[in-house]
Amino acid sequence: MRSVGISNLRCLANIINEAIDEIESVYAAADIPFPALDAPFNPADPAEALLQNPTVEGATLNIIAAAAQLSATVASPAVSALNASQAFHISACLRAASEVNVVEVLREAGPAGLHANQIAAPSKTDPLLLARILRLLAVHNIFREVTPNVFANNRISSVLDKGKPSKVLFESPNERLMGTSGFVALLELTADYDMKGVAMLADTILHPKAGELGFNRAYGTTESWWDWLHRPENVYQMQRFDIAMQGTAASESMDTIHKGAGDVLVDVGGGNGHTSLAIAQKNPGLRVVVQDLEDTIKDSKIHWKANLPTHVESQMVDFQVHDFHTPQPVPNAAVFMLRHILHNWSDERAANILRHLRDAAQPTTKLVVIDRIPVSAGRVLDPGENTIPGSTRPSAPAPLLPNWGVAKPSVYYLDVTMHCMLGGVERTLEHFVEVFAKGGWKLVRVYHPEGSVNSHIVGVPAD
Ligand SMILES: C[S@@+](CC[C@H](N)C(=O)[O-])C[C@H]1O[C@@H](n2cnc3c(N)ncnc32)[C@H](O)[C@@H]1O
Repeated sequence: MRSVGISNLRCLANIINEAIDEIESVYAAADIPFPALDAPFNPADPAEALLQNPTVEGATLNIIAAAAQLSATVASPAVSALNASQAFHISACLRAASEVNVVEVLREAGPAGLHANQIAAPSKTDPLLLARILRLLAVHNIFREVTPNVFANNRISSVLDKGKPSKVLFESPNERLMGTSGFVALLELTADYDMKGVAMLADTILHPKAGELGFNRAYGTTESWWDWLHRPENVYQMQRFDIAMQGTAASESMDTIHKGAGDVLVDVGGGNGHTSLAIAQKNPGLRVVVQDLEDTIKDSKIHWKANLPTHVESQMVDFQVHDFHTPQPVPNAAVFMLRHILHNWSDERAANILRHLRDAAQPTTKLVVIDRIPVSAGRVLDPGENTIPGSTRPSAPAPLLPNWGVAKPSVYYLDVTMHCMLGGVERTLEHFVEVFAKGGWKLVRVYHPEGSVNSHIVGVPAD
């Protein structure tokens, strides 16, 4: 029970205590201990599965949001601001540790860890510098400094494990890429070109030049990021990007997507087609068209042959090189699906993409846009106000920020990344309604699939 006179600090502490009580009771009922920060992450541990329990998930969000707000309240504001200005060090050090394959070397050493000299030996990197990098990360609870200059993996660092013997990773850069999970690929590219592009934000907002984004300043080029990615010398970057995109779907439920036998689903800008592949796996009668740029369609064919050969052999999937800024060639689509596409583009370009789909649509065709929907960090006065079915979202208990603040930050990071790299934007629901209308679609429903950070935003042809 919270009384009116209770201080903000106590209120935040109470939220944390209540959440810990809830987590404790779930783990006590299952008679298993909560995972320890010092031990490597083990996906097979039943304690990990219990983190998906809705009570535990809700309590976890409250703890993260309340702990951050508590720290922000008590810390010196100048120190908080200065620390925020230096957060880029974490990104830079994380990418360095990942690319030097530190996690794999440490996995083989176990909990006793290894001295920096031994960690640095296989990569022939500077041991003193590596120790400083790992110490900065250990200060942020990523890796553990067991004794001075001796480091071990912990729960957070171990999720960067590429799962292969470190010897293999050092012998062949190609093996390294192919062994990289989508998650690690995403983490590395985020801390690579995304960070460099975003670093130019202040320069571009203060001194705007038509058509120039943070990415262009950082890389000294006038071409778009897509064109840069498709340069022959950037093939590693492009393949890493495709792998990363696949990783973003790992926990995604696709059950809301249309799946009638014989229907045609067009995966517009589908990448290697992993999303439509996951839908087709559950719905063998579904016809799929994967559309993307030429190089990516090559990867897509390889991906489908390896993961759903039956669909390829039965010619239930077509691979089309198609530029979505031009008229849509499929006239009989039941669904046009665009996953992580619209957020890459300005309103004008996004509406133009939708207009081409509208022109090719039948009256029954559905548009399914899979993207994240940011919500305000200010308190929402009337969340029930919204009339679009499925659009209402839960709100965090006061005095937490209503959108759970740093407990759910990814869409806000992505929003600024999209701006700096592509001139894109993560759209609020109202913004989506507007862009759909400009493209000739009426937004009729939103799904927030459980366990997914993405929303499925459904449109029908506007009259
Ligand atoms: C962020 S990725 C999303 C890929 C996939 N839908 C997914 O969810 O993993 C954007 C995709 O758009 C593709 N793309 C970029 N410009 C395009 C264009 N003009 N026409 C077709 N595809 C394009 C890229 O090659 C990339 O595969």
